[in-house]
Amino acid sequence: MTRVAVFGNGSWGTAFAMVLADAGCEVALWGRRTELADTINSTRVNPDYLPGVRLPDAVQATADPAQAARDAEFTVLAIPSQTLRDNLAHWRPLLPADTVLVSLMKGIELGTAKRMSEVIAEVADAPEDRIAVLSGPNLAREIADRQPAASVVACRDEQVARRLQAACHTPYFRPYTNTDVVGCELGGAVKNVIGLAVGIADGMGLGDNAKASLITRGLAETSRLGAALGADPATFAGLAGMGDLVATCSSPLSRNHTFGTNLGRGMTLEETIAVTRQTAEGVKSCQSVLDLATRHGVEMPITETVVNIVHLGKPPLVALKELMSRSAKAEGA
Ligand SMILES: NC(=O)C1=CN([C@@H]2O[C@H](COP(=O)(O)OP(=O)(O)OC[C@H]3O[C@@H](n4cnc5c(N)ncnc54)[C@H](O)[C@@H]3O)[C@@H](O)[C@H]2O)C=CC1
Ligand SMILES: O=C(CO)COP(=O)(O)O
Repeated sequence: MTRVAVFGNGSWGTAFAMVLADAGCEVALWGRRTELADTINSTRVNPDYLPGVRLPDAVQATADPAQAARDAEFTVLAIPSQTLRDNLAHWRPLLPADTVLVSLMKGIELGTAKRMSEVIAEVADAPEDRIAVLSGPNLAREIADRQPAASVVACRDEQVARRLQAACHTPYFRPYTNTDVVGCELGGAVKNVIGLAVGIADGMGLGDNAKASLITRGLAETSRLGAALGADPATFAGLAGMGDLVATCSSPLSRNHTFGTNLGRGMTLEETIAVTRQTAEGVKSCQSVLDLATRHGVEMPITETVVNIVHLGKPPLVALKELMSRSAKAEGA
């Protein structure tokens, strides 16, 4: 039986642990709090992140990282992106030498502007063929309810991607393989920022034309960044690009979208943070995505607008006027 360690028992870590168990794996689900691990093991439910969802018996919770990591063929990382570096440095000595490290995280590191797979390679000193990414339109709550979804598992080594695909393929979860790790990671990280922008527009009461324009031009700026970083342009038309963007920008389940909606309705950043109990990666990553774009000389006007609203306190109406009054351009420029 394939043994998998999932580090992070939040919404997505827990839901994905369930997918893995349904696909026949034996899963150790790590979280920081012993009480929550005990509750999960005794009630089969993670009340803090997926209330009402019964976890398969093959998911065993633990707060001991050594126990979680033991004999893991795959080590899945599902914690907030900005905490990865420190956490992984602690876990590294515990990981089996040949484990495949799988990132579920959709963020870019602040300060370094690194993608999660780059942070993993650096901290775990792992080669590219042992690092994979899973990304796509995968709202955790829907997956936990076993509603159908597709996704992408990406690794430079296609054989490894196929192994991971087999480990998480269920009747309701359909993973496709890809070798474009860069494109999949960028798709996931930037869609959170565009989700914030669409949420802000929704909160301001703007219409569907505005929403469609933000989604489409958001994808255009994601693809521009991807081109500068060597991603495959086709990835952005796929599940980890367009697919994830559409899910986040249209679903009330999306934390990034909801966060933006609250800002657009006039809440302050502090008020919005106070009512957000789960991780909305775009809030921090809008800054690191913009940093990455600047380093590569890529213009990302929607991302810049989100940074201006979220972190520089620019009123959404003023930011909208500025965005609309940019110089006229050809669509492909
Ligand atoms: N929830 C979703 O629908 C999806 C989430 N993701 C991505 O998965 C990643 C994790 O997100 P969620 O599970 O949704 O977040 P969450 O907010 O539901 O859970 C976060 C988990 O990380 C833990 N955590 C927080 N700070 C920590 C720290 N400093 N050290 C160790 N653990 C810490 C929390 O205790 C919790 O278990 C994010 O990068 C997110 O973008 C990707 C696809 C779907
Ligand atoms: O990444 C996600 C869906 O694929 C979840 O989006 P949010 O983090 O905005 O909830």
